[in-house]
Amino acid sequence: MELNVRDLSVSLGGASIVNKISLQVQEKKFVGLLGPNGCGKSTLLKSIYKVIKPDEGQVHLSGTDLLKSSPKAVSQLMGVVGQFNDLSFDFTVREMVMMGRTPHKKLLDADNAADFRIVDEAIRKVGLEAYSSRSYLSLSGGEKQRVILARALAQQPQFLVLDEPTNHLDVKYQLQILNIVRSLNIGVLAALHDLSLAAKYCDYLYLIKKGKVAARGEPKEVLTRERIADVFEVECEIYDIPVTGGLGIAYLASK
Ligand SMILES: Nc1ncnc2c1ncn2[C@@H]1O[C@H](COP(=O)(O)OP(=O)(O)OP(=O)(O)O)[C@@H](O)[C@H]1O
Repeated sequence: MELNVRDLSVSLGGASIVNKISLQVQEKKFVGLLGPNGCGKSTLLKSIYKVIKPDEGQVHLSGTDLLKSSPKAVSQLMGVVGQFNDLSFDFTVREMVMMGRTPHKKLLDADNAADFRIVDEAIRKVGLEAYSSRSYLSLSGGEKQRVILARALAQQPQFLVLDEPTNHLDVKYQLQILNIVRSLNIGVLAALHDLSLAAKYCDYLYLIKKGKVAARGEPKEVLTRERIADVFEVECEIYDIPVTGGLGIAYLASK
């Protein structure tokens, strides 16, 4: 599925937060959204997954006009891992992941063998088999994050939106989560803070500054020392990592 966002604008509390942003995620591509705290990444993502109503603009997922579709119809296509995932009520890990099946059910449909198989597979993928019966609220931040990803996997989405999915995770699980997401072979739009990880995993990047697209392109085109200095106000050097062939970023100081 292909995501097309056109001229999306959002204002909150009287201030313009997202200003005529257009972006595209082509079929099966992993696209990263980068930018400093408060530049509007989450607001943009929330208006794509219908938590915030934009002032204007269009959002299409292949043939579906998301802004005109019901939340249920959108959740049959799109999985979301948001930035904050706290709950007031407690559920077990398995119950949380089972919620990912809800978009595919009718009211009062019972969970069936296929649901249990899909849920178990999602829990296995994120390495939480031993935690299935644990209370969600008792988990660490990183474990919670993996449960939320498992819930999105159980949804069997055709497109994934992630808001800082590696938040709270140690380096092993940062890599694990991004490897899982890549291996799904579906379109992904993810807000990320770690520029080196974004360079390693993303096919294409959008760099956001004050609610506008400051740059877009492949990681090597976007992540230059000039752009990082301009957008993040940090001096750095960019280098090729000899062992991996990836892009290294050495931060020097803030401006
Ligand atoms: N309801 C609101 N009313 C007024 N301003 C808001 C509201 N919600 C968010 N904002 C402001 O909008 C701006 C963008 O917030 P957003 O959460 O989209 O940023 P972000 O790029 O995701 O940042 P971070 O990297 O810190 O998560 C921030 O300055 C924030 O304070």
